[in-house]
Amino acid sequence: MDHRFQVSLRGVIDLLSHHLYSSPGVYVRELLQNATDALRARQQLEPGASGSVRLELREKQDGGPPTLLFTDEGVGLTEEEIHRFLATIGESSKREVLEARRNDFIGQFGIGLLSCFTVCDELLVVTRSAKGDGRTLEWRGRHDGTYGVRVSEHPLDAPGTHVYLVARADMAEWFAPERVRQLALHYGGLLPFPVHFTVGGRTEQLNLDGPPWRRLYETAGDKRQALLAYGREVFGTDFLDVIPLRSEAGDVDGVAFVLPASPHFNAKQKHRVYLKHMLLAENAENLLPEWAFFVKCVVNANGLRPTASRESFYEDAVLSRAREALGQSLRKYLMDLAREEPRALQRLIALHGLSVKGLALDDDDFYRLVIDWLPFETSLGMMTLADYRRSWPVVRYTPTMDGFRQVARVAAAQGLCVLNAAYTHDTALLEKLPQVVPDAQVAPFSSADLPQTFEELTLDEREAIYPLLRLAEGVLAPFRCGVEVKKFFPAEVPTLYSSDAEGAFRRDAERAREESDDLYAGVLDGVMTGVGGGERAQLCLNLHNPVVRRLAAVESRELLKLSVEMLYVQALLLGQHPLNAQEMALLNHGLLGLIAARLDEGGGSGSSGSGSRGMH
Ligand SMILES: Nc1ncnc2c1ncn2[C@@H]1O[C@H](COP(=O)(O)OP(=O)(O)OP(=O)(O)O)[C@@H](O)[C@H]1O
Repeated sequence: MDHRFQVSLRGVIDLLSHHLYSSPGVYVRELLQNATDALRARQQLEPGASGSVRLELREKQDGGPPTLLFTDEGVGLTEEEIHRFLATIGESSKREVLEARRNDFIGQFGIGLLSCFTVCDELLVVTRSAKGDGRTLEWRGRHDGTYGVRVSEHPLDAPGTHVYLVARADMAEWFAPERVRQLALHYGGLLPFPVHFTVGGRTEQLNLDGPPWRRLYETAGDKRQALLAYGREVFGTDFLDVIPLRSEAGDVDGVAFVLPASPHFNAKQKHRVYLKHMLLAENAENLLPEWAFFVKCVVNANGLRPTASRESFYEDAVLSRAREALGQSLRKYLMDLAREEPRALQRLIALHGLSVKGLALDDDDFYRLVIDWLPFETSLGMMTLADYRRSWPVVRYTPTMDGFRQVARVAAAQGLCVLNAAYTHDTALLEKLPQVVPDAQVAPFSSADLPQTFEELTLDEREAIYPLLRLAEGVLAPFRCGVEVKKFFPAEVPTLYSSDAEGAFRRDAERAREESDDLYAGVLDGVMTGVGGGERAQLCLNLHNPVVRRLAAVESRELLKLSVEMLYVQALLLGQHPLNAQEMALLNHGLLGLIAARLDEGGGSGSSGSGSRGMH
């Protein structure tokens, strides 16, 4: 014999309240939504019918639990519908029309009413159907899963539904007047039917003229001011500007507010979203393209699907098309700025450069419009790409921060402008330049390219420096580093260390090998055999530098050797190259040698000076 599953209502309510809904306050949302759907269904039956939703809070004088009454002049329920829809969990009158008229009703799951049992033990629904026999029926549902239906002794004058909730003792806080008012305003502030709230004999209409972005204003300036004020009210921030949003897919409209400060890179902005004018979420994240982190928005969607908790949109193809279209709205705003108000665009780029760069990478037309306005760090200071290209035909850039640090000072002293493309998107943006702007030329630049711009020595100078050069070559040969002598600026820089990409890779691999265990070291050995063993690095001595000039005249081989070693280590440090163990030993040994030499010179050996603190 087959048996039927039994469902524990208590268990289902527990599931909803603890795992599906974020707060007991959603009961207000679910009741507002049912009333709105009922009003819409009535309008379908009787086009032109108008109606409203009323919330009335009845507080007891004796301090007993308050009662909240929700009233609508909607379609109501017949007896058959009561059994089928009110009393069957998961049944919804809206499901069968869902596909055909997706945009009309907010509810669809047939579970919303259960949320009321998280704040009260019994629910009384008094209803008169617009389709029925004129009888008024009472349905009393209890949280233990039982219910009763009877004809009411207090018939309603017209079709509609009244829902009574008596607060459970431990949930009275969810019935406090200000709480209920705030919840109704929060969820239903944009509903298209008037929502009234009555408490202590005073009635107030909570929602006024529909979404602020659809209202009529005298001038465009008035509209902008009103919307910025709305943005401040919703998010508590003074925004810079406001952008209209529209998507056919999902039937979405609303406004995006430009943030007044640059958000943390990759910070996901939280947006306020309404579904069919009922608040769905205040922290929706998946609504705009990733690059759009410079705005926060408020939108209403009529054609997107909610998740069952009704607290976010369901990720599907329509949502992804809507996201694309909303991105287009933002893109249009930026394109218009680029064309009509370049100064405003510059200000926006200064604040939200990453967003603008991210979009430029995605979109060639936008790239063409904004690329000239984008500021970059260069060896000669900040400048826009347009300024750079006006003075230098080839855009030379370093893809890494270390690379930039290695060349910036010396390049600047030669009058060479090198662009630092180490920041997010910059290298990709520059590499895209020749594809989008046909006559543009870009080339990566590294310290290895610098010596080409240096001045050669005269014959006399070459002769004078020859012994130093020979000695230096010998000293640095074990470090696989060649030596040359040239003249360059700034004169305070005595040396420049450069290596091509392969040389830099070899240095990194060697250092990693020193620090790794046997197994990994073996792997690195394998990697390194594939790398050419030639002299990939070069130390260039600067003959403009006074110390280098003086060295040319030094005869002591020992002092020369020490000086070359120290210049080499200093060049590595200045170029931000990490030292390997051998070089570290060189540094230690050299420093101690220099200190000892100074002590010897200054009589610091302690042999004679009475006040000497030297060690004996
Ligand atoms: N105020 C009302 N007027 C008329 N019918 C109502 C009213 N409230 C509820 N109903 C009926 O009860 C059914 C169940 O309501 P419930 O709130 O549980 O689910 P739903 O609104 O259909 O879907 P969801 O779970 O997505 O909210 C509705 O489909 C509707 O037929």
